[in-house]
Amino acid sequence: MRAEPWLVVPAAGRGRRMGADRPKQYLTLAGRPVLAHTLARLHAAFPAARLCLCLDPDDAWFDPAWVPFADWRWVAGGAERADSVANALAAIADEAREDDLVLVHDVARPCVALDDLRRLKQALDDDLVGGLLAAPVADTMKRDDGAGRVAATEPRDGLWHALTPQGFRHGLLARALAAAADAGVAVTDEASAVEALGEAPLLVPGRRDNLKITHPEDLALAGLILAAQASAENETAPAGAAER
Ligand SMILES: Nc1ccn([C@@H]2O[C@H](COP(=O)(O)OP(=O)(O)OP(=O)(O)O)[C@@H](O)[C@H]2O)c(=O)n1
Ligand SMILES: C[C@](O)(CO)[C@H](O)COP(=O)(O)O
Repeated sequence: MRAEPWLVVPAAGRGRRMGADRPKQYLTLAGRPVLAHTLARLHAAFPAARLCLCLDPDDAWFDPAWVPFADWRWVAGGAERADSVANALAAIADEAREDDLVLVHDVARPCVALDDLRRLKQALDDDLVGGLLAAPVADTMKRDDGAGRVAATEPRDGLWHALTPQGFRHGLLARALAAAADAGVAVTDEASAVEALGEAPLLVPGRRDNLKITHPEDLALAGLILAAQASAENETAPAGAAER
């Protein structure tokens, strides 16, 4: 087993599509803020990891008591997700080595399974490019004509949903995000920045229930997923076993 990865958690979004009275990472899910769930999952998988959390300094809802990591720092988020991640990479640049693995995970994905986190890390330990959790597309894909009607049915073979975490070496990811920013290209995930350098990130199949809470209905769905995961865990765990 290699060293624990660095964790970067972009949590500076505004949650515009959620339309709540506060950013979605501060909404309550199964009795705790979304942010607390997400950090607890990451900590269960990587208890000794070093964390850099991207926050909006004006978010008065944030409580450091929700951070279970012993070694963590926060950094101000940027205008877009990629800017927040770039700020985090810059903030840890003095401590991180060029080839240290950095796992970037959306705060809005609190249902990520421990097994997926561990398998991703294992898959990336010896992969110099890096990669991401992803799930094959299961629905028939339609392209619209711009006026609400179907223009074409697109082949779904080989199409995957990009999930998080996405993991890359610190040096490569910092260069990739800087190159995208310099070129004025908006990237919505780390992998697309690395792809633009001509690299081919590894697709690591992940669970479909690694939902990104985005729209209002997603909060209840995430609650159901967490409950189902807890009950599956109870069914398989020996009596008296604690979460590992
Ligand atoms: N400037 C930004 C924008 C987004 N994020 C984070 O990136 C992740 C994915 O973004 P998304 O789901 O789009 O979240 P929001 O930007 O909050 O949502 P919306 O686009 O609806 O405003 C979230 O964890 C979000 O907090 C961030 O750290 N900094
Ligand atoms: C990174 C991501 O979660 C991969 O699916 C996604 O791109 C972030 O969502 P956004 O709406 O583009 O911010």
